[in-house]
Amino acid sequence: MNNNLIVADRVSKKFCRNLRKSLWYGIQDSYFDLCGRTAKEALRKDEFWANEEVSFSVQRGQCVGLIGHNGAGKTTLLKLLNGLIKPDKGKVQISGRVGAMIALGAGFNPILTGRENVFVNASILGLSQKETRKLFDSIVEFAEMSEFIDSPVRTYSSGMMVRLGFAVATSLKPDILLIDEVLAVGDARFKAKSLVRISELLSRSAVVLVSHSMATVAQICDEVLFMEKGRLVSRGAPTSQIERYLCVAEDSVGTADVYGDEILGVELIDYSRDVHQGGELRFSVSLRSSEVNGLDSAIIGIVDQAGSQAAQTHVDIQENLRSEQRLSFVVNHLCLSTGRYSVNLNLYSNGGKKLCAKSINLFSFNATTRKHLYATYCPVGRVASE
Ligand SMILES: Nc1ncnc2c1ncn2[C@@H]1O[C@H](COP(=O)(O)OP(=O)(O)OP(=O)(O)O)[C@@H](O)[C@H]1O
Repeated sequence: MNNNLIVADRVSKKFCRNLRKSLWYGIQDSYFDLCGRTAKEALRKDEFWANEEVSFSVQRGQCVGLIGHNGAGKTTLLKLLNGLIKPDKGKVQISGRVGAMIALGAGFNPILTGRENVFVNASILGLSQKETRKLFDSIVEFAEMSEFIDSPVRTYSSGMMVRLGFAVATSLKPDILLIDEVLAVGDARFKAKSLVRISELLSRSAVVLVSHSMATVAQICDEVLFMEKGRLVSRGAPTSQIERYLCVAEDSVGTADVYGDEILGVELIDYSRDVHQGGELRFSVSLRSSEVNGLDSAIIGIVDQAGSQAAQTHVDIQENLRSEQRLSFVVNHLCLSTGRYSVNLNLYSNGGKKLCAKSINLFSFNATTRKHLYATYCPVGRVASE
């Protein structure tokens, strides 16, 4: 059995920034194709390499994470692996059946019902009607879609589309599973369930997962490829690559969007870039306040990269403020999954009733979970300490 299921050999793909030129270049390339001539490899005006000389392989049983900042070329690479687009240079070699979730709703016909779409997708992947009928109930059960399976897909919410798409892609026993950021759309419970399903598939499949959630990547991937500007710039163990990604993501302090009273500056105290599990975050803000009665409370929000609130805390401010003042805060016992977070700050007066200043993305920091978790086996009826 061939275990090297994905091989990308110096794969390159170029795109054009200008739509008109891109159409013209497309016609030129098709003409070259028809004449059996190879199209020009060099970049023409307004073209750029969305993927350049990317080489890697993925074995059966391996889950490879693909990380990088927006526009790095991750989705383009997944599309090349899935055969949705052709490389301009290099070769992609795929062995076995591919299950893919690359774009929300991709592969679904919106006017067909969920049921019809399951059968269409399965037949595209080479399953007979009989085989699909056998799997159908388990697909619908996993997607938790029994109520809606006979409604047209255009009426589905994005979360429902992801649930059905993921259930189809993973139930058809793919040798290769390609998943783009779409999982982020599902709710937390479905996301957890999906990660378990991916781990189960790993006994027979090779998985490539694109994600901006470093917690997910750390949890499930055994190797991570880091892309920048279309190139594969490094690869290795998840911790080292995630650290590299987070370092590049290092935002400068002071890019906050501020409303209301003027926040003059932010200072991070004892700042060493990373906040470890259970650690604390100390910062102070200098403020020019027009609030004559002074500010009396603050809400500090910690937001992950997907924009979801990861933690929030309320703080009483005990001093009477002068017009210009420095406020210092300590957030204790931070328990966050590995990843990058930004801090929002709201300041209130009048017994917490009046919002005086609202600062979004005051600064960013990395949370790391360096400590190892230990578990002890505990036979039924006995407690672990016995
Ligand atoms: N069909 C297209 N035509 C022209 N440019 C494109 C096309 N598809 C993608 N691009 C460009 O190629 C580059 C890589 O895009 P891609 O979607 O692969 O990045 P990504 O790493 O997946 O980004 P994100 O994290 O934001 O999803 C971007 O600059 C994008 O604008």
